[in-house]
Amino acid sequence: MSANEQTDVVVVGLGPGGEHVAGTLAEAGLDVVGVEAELVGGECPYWACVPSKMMVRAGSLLAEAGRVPALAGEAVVTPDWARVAGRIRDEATDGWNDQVAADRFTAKGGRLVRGTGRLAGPHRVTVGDRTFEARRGVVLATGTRPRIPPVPGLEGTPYWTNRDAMAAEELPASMVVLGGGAIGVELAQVFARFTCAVTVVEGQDRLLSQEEPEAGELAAQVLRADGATVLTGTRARQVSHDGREFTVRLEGEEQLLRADRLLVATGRVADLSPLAVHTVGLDPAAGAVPTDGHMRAGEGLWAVGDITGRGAFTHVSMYQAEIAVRDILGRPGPAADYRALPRVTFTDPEIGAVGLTERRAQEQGLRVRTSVVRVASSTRGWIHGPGNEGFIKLVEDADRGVLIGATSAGPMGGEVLYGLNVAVHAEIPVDRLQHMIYTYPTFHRTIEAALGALR
Ligand SMILES: Cc1cc2nc3c(=O)[nH]c(=O)nc-3n(C[C@H](O)[C@H](O)[C@H](O)COP(=O)(O)OP(=O)(O)OC[C@H]3O[C@@H](n4cnc5c(N)ncnc54)[C@H](O)[C@@H]3O)c2cc1C
Ligand SMILES: NC(=O)c1ccc[n+]([C@@H]2O[C@H](COP(=O)([O-])OP(=O)(O)OC[C@H]3O[C@@H](n4cnc5c(N)ncnc54)[C@H](O)[C@@H]3O)[C@@H](O)[C@H]2O)c1
Repeated sequence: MSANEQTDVVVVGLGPGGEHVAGTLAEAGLDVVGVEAELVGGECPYWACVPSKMMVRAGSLLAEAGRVPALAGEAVVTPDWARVAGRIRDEATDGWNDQVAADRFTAKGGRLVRGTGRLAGPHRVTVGDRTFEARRGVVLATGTRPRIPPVPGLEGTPYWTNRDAMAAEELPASMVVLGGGAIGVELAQVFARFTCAVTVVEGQDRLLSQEEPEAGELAAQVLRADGATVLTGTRARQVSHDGREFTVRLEGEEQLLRADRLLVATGRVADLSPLAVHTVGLDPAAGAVPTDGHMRAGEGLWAVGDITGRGAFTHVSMYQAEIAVRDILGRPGPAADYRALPRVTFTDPEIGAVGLTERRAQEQGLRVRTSVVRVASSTRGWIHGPGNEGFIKLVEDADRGVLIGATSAGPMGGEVLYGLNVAVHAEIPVDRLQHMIYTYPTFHRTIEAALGALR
């Protein structure tokens, strides 16, 4: 057996979180081994954020063209999925080839080791028959995989996950989407706009069930307007595939759904057991690796990204990566703070949110004041016309007089969210926000109206 190889830090998993930690530490002069089982860059650039947002951009263009007759004349558009698939293949993913990303890491001085990493006790990682001993420690950044619900018949069928959807060269004529969370609603809208007959099946009583009820209602409204069928409060009871099409039997419904494809978008799980986390005293059955505010998960052990269970978003993984880097380098800096965690579902209209929902705030025993103002009631919303669906919802901690949560849905809702993100993060008193100047006529002026409507 070969001798253990010495290094300063081993980073297991080079998605957005791991790549940022590994690259920054290598640039800082540490000897860093980055272990990656698939593609350097992880889920986000190849099978998630980037290709899905290219799809969204294309679907939104089609929808905008559809609004031309109401406002500007005539427009005839012919959806062509080949353009979208080609852009994803050639521009976004380089044919699912990570050479550029791998070179980016090694150019910073990092050592790339391809293979599956496993912990072998504190400070130690094995990859195949090699064992690395990390003087400073190990960073876990292995992300998540799709959660496949235990629906009878599902296993063994050629169902799609996000990976198949992102690589699709052709769209099916019909599709059932299991799960009406972020992935389900974004992709359902895109596929519907490219003329696929989509049915979304969501187990909770509304779409985007972790967000405000108004957000779920809006998502259902716009999906239906795009021709999709939205079924909430029901789950798949049985799935089968006859070699040609899927049949889905729903709980409590007689009606059978038939479709060419079935997309499973029912959440993600962190798989801790193959990482052998028990060798460092962590529970392999846990859903996430618990970390402190400096991303420490044990002595000489850090974790960043989806694996920490603090919000499965690229911006969270990179935020945490920066904190872990500081800690490993012994530099001072604030601990992780998730009070103002922003997220945007890139439907059209975009549905952005930050901080707590009204319900979450009440569950924490806070006394809240809230308001909801429709974007269409603002001057800019009215000028915009078709496509102006959306609202601003504010959640104020009534005792402290600061915003603790907000939703910004509407045209560019994710961009409008930024001001609310700052307000929640910096705890700017509502009284001060009510007395600043809001540009006329912008979408974000709806925030001023919502501040005035807090009750
Ligand atoms: C369809 C879709 C759309 C999304 N859209 C957005 C969006 O618009 N905005 C947003 O913020 N987030 C979005 N997300 C979420 C985002 O992709 C994730 O939050 C982000 O990729 C997490 O980064 P990570 O570094 O934690 O892990 P990942 O990106 O999952 O990377 C983990 C890496 O670790 C590797 N790995 C795993 N196990 C091992 C092992 N044992 N040894 C070596 N390597 C290993 C994997 O191969 C992978 O490369 C989306 C997700 C999906 C599925
Ligand atoms: N724009 C973005 O930032 C973006 C986009 C896509 C994904 N993501 C990230 O990826 C994560 C995973 O996305 P996701 O949409 O798979 O998960 P999700 O957790 O957001 O939503 C999953 C949905 O599936 C439902 N569900 C679960 N089991 C079901 C069943 N058996 N039948 C019917 N419905 C069922 C849940 O009630 C939930 O609403 C998200 O939580 C998010 O963090 C982010």
